[in-house]
Amino acid sequence: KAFHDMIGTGNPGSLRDPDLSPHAPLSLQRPGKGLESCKGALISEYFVLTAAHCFDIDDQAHWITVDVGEPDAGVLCLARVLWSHPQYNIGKLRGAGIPEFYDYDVALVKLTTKIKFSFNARPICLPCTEGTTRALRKPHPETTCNDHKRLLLTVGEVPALFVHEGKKKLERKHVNIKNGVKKSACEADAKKAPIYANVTDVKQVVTPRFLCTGGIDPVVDPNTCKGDSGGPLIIAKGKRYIQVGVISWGVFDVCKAPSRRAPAHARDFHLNLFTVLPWLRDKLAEEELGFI
Ligand SMILES: CO[C@H]1CCN(Cc2c(C)cc(C)c3[nH]ccc23)[C@H](CO)C1
Repeated sequence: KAFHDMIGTGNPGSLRDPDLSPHAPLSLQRPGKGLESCKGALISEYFVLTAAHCFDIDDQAHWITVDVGEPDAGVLCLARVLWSHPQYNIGKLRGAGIPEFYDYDVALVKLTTKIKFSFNARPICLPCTEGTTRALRKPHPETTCNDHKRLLLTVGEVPALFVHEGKKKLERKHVNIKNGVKKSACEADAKKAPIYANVTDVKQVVTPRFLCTGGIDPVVDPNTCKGDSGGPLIIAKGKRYIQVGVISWGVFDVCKAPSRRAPAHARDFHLNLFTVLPWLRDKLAEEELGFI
């Protein structure tokens, strides 16, 4: 246990830990502008899964570089294609006085080079694929996509984790997905976000696409920072990591606040991958991920 929580000690000289090798920092260099960064997860030899809000409508794929941690890759991997979910539209509710709307906040970045999987670069499992059936130690082909959803997103508090890039090393942040009686309280705290203060019905901004973590009930959950955007929300099954969400937005950016003590209403919202499966299947059809 102790070892597994001391990330990056497994192989000195590298930030990568076998479990964390799908961690893929993305950088976006818009000509003449500053460098923006987000996180992503390696999901196949060519694709990184991230958040759509990491990009602007006119961002070009070739401005994106991805660090998949392949030690002998030398250069960062370049992106060739950028696909944001077609229903993502951050300005959709501006007319209703809601400046940012994060529904369907998911995107796929296709790399120009095929990633050679290794100790430092290994893909994370996606729901409703054969890899996840194996990770769940269930029989194939009897196990269905609904079985995955039932086994992974159980009703109640679901232990999960996300990876935060600390000063020197990657840190595992253990959270609970509020997927039962605590779900509505979790979602209600979205209204504590500055820009959602005058939202009448929280369901306007917390749509069915989100998983909710954070808060202090049943325990104090760590919170995400803006820089964690696009990273995976992970459920660990044995030694395998299954991605069930994409870090989308939070009520409070703990990395920006000097106190860094998050209030009880600090909640985080993650795009639930089970709600965008048709889009994933379509875009990843050639990746031989074995969607079931
Ligand atoms: C609804 O209003 C809020 C939306 C997003 N928030 C920024 C933000 C983004 C964009 C992404 C992730 C992962 C964040 N984790 C914590 C904050 C945070 C700011 C508050 O800081 C305003």
